[in-house]
Amino acid sequence: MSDLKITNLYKSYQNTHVLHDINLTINSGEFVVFVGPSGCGKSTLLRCISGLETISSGTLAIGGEVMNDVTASKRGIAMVFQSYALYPHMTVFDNMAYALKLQHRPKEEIRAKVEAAAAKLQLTPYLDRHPRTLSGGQRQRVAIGRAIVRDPKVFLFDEPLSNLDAALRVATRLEIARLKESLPNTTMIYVTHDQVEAMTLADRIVVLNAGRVEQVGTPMELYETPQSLFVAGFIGSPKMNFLTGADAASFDAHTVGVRAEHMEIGNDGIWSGKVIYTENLGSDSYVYVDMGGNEPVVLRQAGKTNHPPGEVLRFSPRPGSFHRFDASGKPMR
Ligand SMILES: Nc1ncnc2c1ncn2[C@@H]1O[C@H](COP(=O)(O)OP(=O)(O)OP(=O)(O)O)[C@@H](O)[C@H]1O
Repeated sequence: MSDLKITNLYKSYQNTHVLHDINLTINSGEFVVFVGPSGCGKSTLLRCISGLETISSGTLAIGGEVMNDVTASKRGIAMVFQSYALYPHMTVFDNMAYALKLQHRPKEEIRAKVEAAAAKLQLTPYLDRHPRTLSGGQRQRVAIGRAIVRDPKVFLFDEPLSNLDAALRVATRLEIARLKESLPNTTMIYVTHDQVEAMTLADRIVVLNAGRVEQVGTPMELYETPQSLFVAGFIGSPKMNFLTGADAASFDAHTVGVRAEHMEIGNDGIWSGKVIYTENLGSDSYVYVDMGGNEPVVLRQAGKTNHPPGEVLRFSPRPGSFHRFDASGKPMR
């Protein structure tokens, strides 16, 4: 079994308290994504799980076995970093075979495992090449392949795609989605800043905020029923619009949250504002409107739109498609 149970986990460096009372159960075979603002403790939590960092207090168990004092190499975990850390003087084959060679495994077994991993990751044509002759995306797949051959129970990814350009990110993201399907019993934990990666890859997302778990749920649960103003504002791109004061009073709320795609422009709209500018993306467009608050309100429109700067627009949330929050940031339902 490769389920993970984290109980009352704390992590401090001298006087810096980084993780506070983390409680989390990750099921065998689940793909869990950690997200949160920079510095919230995502990488630290991943490193505590991997054994690269010690835990200050609490327990970490994998498959029912407490791992607090088990060294990183004995935890059955493989980690893939954003820097691929391949050996430049070794071929792709040798890079992938390295860990198994160190374990003195039989040659035929090593060859079979490397070839199977290479086939899974579309790397078969590159086995005799050196890393410098590969693209960033191919190198990252070699790094993933190197981890696969070890048959880890748990796979940890720390922003594996962040060094890749946009097109390669999409292609490699699809490779990771396929990898997940082909390794149904391997538990995967993935740290990212990328909303699309989190929403598309995760079975469940863990939102961290200042070293605490803010909410855990499926991507759609977080998107549709955020349990705090923080999660509402963090999950989704563009960010949810928040209206306060007189604009929220008619909703009997401290803050009303409306996503850009739920704003409907119309002459009978309850709110109004002046267009600042419009971004036409081809498939859809974003109209930025000044309602007098600190941040513009964003309205998403299907297809192309032509609202010139200065035009006054009236708009409302689509019925039922808004979120009400009280003064403490908790949802009102
Ligand atoms: N070795 C260390 N000594 C002291 N403080 C540390 C150490 N490692 C991390 N921290 C602090 O712990 C906090 C969390 O860092 P961590 O790298 O886990 O955040 P993160 O959420 O992964 O951030 P990012 O998204 O920017 O990568 C930060 O405030 C960081 O400065």
